[in-house]
Amino acid sequence: MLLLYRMGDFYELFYDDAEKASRLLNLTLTTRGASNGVPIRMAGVPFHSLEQYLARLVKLGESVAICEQIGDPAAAKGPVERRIVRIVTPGTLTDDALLPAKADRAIAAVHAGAAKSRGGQQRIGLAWLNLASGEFRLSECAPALLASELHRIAPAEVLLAEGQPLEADFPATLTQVPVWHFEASGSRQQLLSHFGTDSLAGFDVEDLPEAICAAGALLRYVAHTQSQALAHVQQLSADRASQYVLLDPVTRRNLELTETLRGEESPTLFSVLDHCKTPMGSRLLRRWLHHPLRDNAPVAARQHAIGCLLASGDPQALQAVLAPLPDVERIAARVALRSVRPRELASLRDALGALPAVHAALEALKGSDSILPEATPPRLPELARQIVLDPAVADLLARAVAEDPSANVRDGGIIAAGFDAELDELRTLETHTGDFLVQLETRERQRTGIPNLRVEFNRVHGFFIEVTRGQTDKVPDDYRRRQTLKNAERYITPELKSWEDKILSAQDRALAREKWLYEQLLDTLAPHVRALTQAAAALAEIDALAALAAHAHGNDWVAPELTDLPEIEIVQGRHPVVERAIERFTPNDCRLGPLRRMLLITGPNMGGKSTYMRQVALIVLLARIGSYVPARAARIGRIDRIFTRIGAADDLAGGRSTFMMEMIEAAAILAASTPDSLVLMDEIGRGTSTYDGLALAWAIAHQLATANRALTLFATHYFELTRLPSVRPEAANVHLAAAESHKGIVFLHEVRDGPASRSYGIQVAQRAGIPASVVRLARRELEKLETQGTATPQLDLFGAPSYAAQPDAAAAGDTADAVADPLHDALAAIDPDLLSPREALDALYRLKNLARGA
Ligand SMILES: Nc1ncnc2c1ncn2[C@@H]1O[C@H](COP(=O)(O)OP(=O)(O)OP(=O)(O)O)[C@@H](O)[C@H]1O
Repeated sequence: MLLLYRMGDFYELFYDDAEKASRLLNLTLTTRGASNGVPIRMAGVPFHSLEQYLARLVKLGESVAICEQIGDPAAAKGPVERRIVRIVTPGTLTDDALLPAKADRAIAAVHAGAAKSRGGQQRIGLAWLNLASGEFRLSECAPALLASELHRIAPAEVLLAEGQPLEADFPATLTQVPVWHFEASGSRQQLLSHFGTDSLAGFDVEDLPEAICAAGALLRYVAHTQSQALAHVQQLSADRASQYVLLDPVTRRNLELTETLRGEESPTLFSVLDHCKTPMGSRLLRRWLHHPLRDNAPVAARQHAIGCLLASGDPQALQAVLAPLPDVERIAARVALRSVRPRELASLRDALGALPAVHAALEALKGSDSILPEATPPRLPELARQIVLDPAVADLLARAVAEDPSANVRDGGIIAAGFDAELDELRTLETHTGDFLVQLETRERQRTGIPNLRVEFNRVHGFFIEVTRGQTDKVPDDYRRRQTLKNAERYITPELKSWEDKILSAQDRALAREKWLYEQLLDTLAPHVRALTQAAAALAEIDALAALAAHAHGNDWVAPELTDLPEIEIVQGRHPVVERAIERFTPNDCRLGPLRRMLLITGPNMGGKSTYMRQVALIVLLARIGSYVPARAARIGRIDRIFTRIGAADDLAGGRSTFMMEMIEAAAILAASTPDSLVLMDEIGRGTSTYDGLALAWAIAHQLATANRALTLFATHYFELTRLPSVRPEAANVHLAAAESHKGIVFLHEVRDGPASRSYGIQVAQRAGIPASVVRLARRELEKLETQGTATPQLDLFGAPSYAAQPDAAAAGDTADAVADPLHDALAAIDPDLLSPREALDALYRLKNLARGA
């Protein structure tokens, strides 16, 4: 880490640190003294702009140790005593200035279990901590899912044992600690002593031994960076893979949940939905979007709460009372870490004063007629209960904290008048200074007969009496010269000196008293941190729900029905982001279920295929976080994962071509999708030669429909693929309609049944401004190809029944001759799902005979 060493009004860096920091921060590199004859390089930043430099360093992924002077410079012999008081790393930020308001900055630890631990399968233990809120969680996963998990958690820093590489493609600052920090019994002990318990059974994490190793190491590291125990980390809870709809990293990116494909913050699903009034609400909403839930009960509870807010007719009324609230969650964490600033306590005081209004607004919502599933308690009354706090806290803050305190404790003026008698007395002394000085001035003018004599104060010389040069002969004997200026002399008198001592010591004592009172205040608040954190979490949830309600209200969204079947039924669905960007969005239906598992989507370029597919995925995702959805009606069932293979993303840096990336993503989908998964495949196979691409697209679609049996939206430009539904009844064709007018092609953006009749690629190219001569030439080429096309084996490729199972042979074209219609028909008539093993065997013999006959 970089060491920032406090020297007077600067934090200095030395040697290589100085060189590095000067490069990163554009500081002047100087030298100070020498060691063994070599000058010591040095660079520094002024103490008052520390936060701003820290923010930049942390953004660059650096970690910084801050060494403060803690001894009294006046009393010290030699160098003042110093100590590292704070370590700032990208994943352990708690200071408001260093944190993004609307995103979490977690730190995670990854522990790879022994290769052959349980059941012969290696498990990866994961733990992560959001220091700015105190949230501490853990989970375990198979090695292949580590990247997915990391993208879900999105830590800014990842902690690993020395020598252990991070076996996943994830960008974060990597920090290494000694291997023994991850050792099982030590880790467990670390957790037990932190939580003050004899066992971890109460946290329901005992079945996650690898994760416990990670959690122990993480807690040790973070506590070390803060130089203290983490009083606000009071819970440890497990995330289980089965809880969430799994989104792999590619899907998170492709669906542009919180970041566009170009890496911008908007327009994304989050930027469109984020009507939250508090940063905690925004952060929770962002978390929800990345954690769609499989279970219907919690989803239905959120949906019901949104229903209640909408039933009130005005979700904005609740938002209005939330708007003035500060970031209670982070303030509570900083109270626990004792780094809270006076102004944050003042805003906490105001927040506590505003909570009854939030409570009243929630109470006023009673009487919604939305229906909740049995045994699911309504959410809003529960949240309302959680924001009722012990009135002693509000009372204490109201009495203790000054109305408008200064930014830093060291500046004083933070404790309210009337809170502490001793402080009040010291302050009275100070405030009477003015009166005393005026009296003294009047008295001295009379005594000396110098009419323009002035009593003044400055920080260097303290109090003094100033007499202009022409009058100095009138100065009495008891005046002692303090300073000579060009036109005046400055004096001190015994009376003024003793007054000065009294005042200055009163100021010092008042400051010290305030500091002490502030520490006392933090002590008194400490036991309330838990309740405050809980109230903050409740406020965040109320805020996020109100934001979703406000969006549903303003955009005509509906509550989707939730079921337990793998199904998606959307009537007049819209794309939540695109519908806001264009004037007239054409709504479309989508129906997928056990008997209709795959839609082959054809249609012209620019016809709206990608938009349609993404809109279906986003509606499913919204439904699974408990939100309303952009549709006339929707029924969304059980979904375990959402996969996407959309768009071409080169990974040139990683040495993988577009086509290679496409195949890697497709391979992952084939390996992991289940009958409960939603799979989006956009134009798979187009990155290679037509035949290879077509053959692969066919084989992949076939595999998805028959083996994976995932709910699949498969957009393609290969018309040959539209034959799939004739051999696989669970597949169906739809197309995006377009019409040709005298002005060229018109996109209707309407999804209709059946395959597209043609692709309009040339018309689209014409609209894009390809020169007329090139377009003409293309048309001629197309005609030529089309007349030859029927003669090529390509169109017959897929008539061969054995083809799908043997794509290689088929791609070579050697099965083209084997097509036989009776065989084809017999095959088409078979539904393997309905056959008993015996019937299947019979069918096989029948087919074999047919083939021989042909
Ligand atoms: N339902 C819709 N209503 C209105 N406009 C739409 C609709 N769907 C798509 N569009 C508009 O059409 C444009 C093209 O859509 P999209 O990218 O989905 O087409 P595509 O068929 O996937 O094209 P390509 O095959 O070239 O990738 C979008 O930018 C959007 O503005």
